[in-house]
Amino acid sequence: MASRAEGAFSNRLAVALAARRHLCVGIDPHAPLLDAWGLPDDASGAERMGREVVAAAAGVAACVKPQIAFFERFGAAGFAALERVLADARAAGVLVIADVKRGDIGSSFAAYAAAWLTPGSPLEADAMTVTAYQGFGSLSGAFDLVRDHGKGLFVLAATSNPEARAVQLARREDGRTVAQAMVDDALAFASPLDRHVNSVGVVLGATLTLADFGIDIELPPAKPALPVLAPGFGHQGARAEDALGIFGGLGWALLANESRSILAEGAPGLAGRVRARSEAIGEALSRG
Ligand SMILES: O=C(O)c1cc(=O)[nH]c(=O)n1[C@@H]1O[C@H](COP(=O)(O)O)[C@@H](O)[C@H]1O
Repeated sequence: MASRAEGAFSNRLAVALAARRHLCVGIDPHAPLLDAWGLPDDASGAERMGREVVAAAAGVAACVKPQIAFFERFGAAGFAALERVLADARAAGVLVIADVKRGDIGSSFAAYAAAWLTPGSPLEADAMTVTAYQGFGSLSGAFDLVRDHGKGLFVLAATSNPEARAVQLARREDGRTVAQAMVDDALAFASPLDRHVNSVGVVLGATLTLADFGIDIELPPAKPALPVLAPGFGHQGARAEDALGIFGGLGWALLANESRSILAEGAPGLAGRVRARSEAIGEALSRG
């Protein structure tokens, strides 16, 4: 049986990264995508797409990232569908980052963390996306789940959407940008389970460079390395071959997310597309 440390998200992620698996396949069952797959725009369609993505990602991509919004729109049936997608992922050993972008005052945030990260919870994932707009300390309700149960967090720092800049580039009283402070807080988090990769990482969109966000990270990156979830590849315009230029030394622990660009062509050929995108980003980052 895997030890607690071996089973931790951070260490399972490190194994995938060492095997040059950097692709995070998004599970975003948009209505037009379900249509392209010949699936109904309902919970059963979202479930079918999710389970097929999990099967295609197993052993090929680093992780999958279900976007809760596309399941939540179907209410209780959508949540039940997502539970079955998550169960498939657990059974197949596929790492899951639940893209839920939760944030609230500490006690309420703790309940969100319990929902998504407690072992045995129906919605259990390996990691979740979070917002620290209420302060990094408001996330502390998840820290025991991270340190004791090997779960992971990805804190929004510099997101891929252009509207974000006014907030994320704002300077705090200490002169740092908000984005930089999120990166610093994530880097400062330590879990005794972490060996090569930190349990707490950040979301940095691939549509801009670190310099655009005033982010300065001392390289080589601190050990354990900061995991970076980087949406913006594919549909939003970033290209695998540009990954090193965008993320520099952070590339070792980079998770390049692609959703629509992989899903848009329908179910036929999905496994081949996942493999091709995974190889492309793996090769691009290995040049660093
Ligand atoms: O946290 C995220 O995943 C996220 C952050 C961000 O800055 N930009 C961003 O696009 N995302 C998510 O990443 C996915 C991108 O999907 P595609 O543009 O189709 O590849 C969506 O699920 C977004 O909600």
